[in-house]
Amino acid sequence: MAALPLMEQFYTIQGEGFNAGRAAYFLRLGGCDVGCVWCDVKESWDRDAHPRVAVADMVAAVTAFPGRNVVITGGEPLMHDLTDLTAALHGANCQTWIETSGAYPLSGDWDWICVSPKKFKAPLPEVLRQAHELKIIVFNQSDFQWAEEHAAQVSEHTRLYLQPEWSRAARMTPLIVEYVKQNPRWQVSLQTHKYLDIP
Ligand SMILES: C[S@@+](CC[C@H](N)C(=O)[O-])C[C@H]1O[C@@H](n2cnc3c(N)ncnc32)[C@H](O)[C@@H]1O
Ligand SMILES: Nc1nc2[nH]cc(C(=O)O)c2c(=O)[nH]1
Ligand code: SF4
Ligand SMILES: [Mg+2]
Repeated sequence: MAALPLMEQFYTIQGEGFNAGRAAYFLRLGGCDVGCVWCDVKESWDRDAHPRVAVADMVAAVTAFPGRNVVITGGEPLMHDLTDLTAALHGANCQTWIETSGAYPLSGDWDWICVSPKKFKAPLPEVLRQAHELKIIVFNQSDFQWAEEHAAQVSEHTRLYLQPEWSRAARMTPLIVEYVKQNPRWQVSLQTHKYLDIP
């Protein structure tokens, strides 16, 4: 029976990006070696710190709630083979959405792929090409140029988002607003769940 390290699971509202505002069940898998200095979930990094949970038990937990959108996040979820998990979720009529840095090869079958590349471990070109959504975290002014370098590597259909790093949001959000007005292929993404004070 397939099992994966699970840090936490919760039914909430997708706070970020294209699907913001939609009900979704989150499965946060343990394990990440990307090492973002500003990561807002560093407790996820050690995969051995989290219990291994059977895929069937995760699906049962999801389907106890009315929503059928499931976000697989972490940690870096693509450090694991997600083939069995996405197959089981599709078998239960769920939509599979992933939040990934793109640093590892894609496994699993995805209805929505959000790639948020990181300076600390480069994304794989083939993952960038398959992104439905590119979400760049803006920590300082130089990140706009870095965002454009990654936008050049995604498909013409990929939605482009600029999201302020949480601790820098007061300073960076006005710059993002101005950038989007001047470069309207981009959109603003905020971590709306943090403003709503929900998980
Ligand atoms: C915690 S990560 C987990 C998934 C994957 N490891 C990744 O980085 O995409 C989920 C999302 O939160 C974003 N994120 C993490 N820390 C953040 C912060 N301090 N401010 C804004 N966004 C953050 C990431 O860029 C990513 O889009
Ligand atoms: N509500 C809510 N939306 C989110 N979108 C991406 C998240 C993540 O940590 O992957 C996240 C999260 O942690 N909570
Ligand atoms: S890749 Fe994601 S989980 Fe890993 S350190 Fe960066 S933000 Fe955190
Ligand atoms: Mg989060």
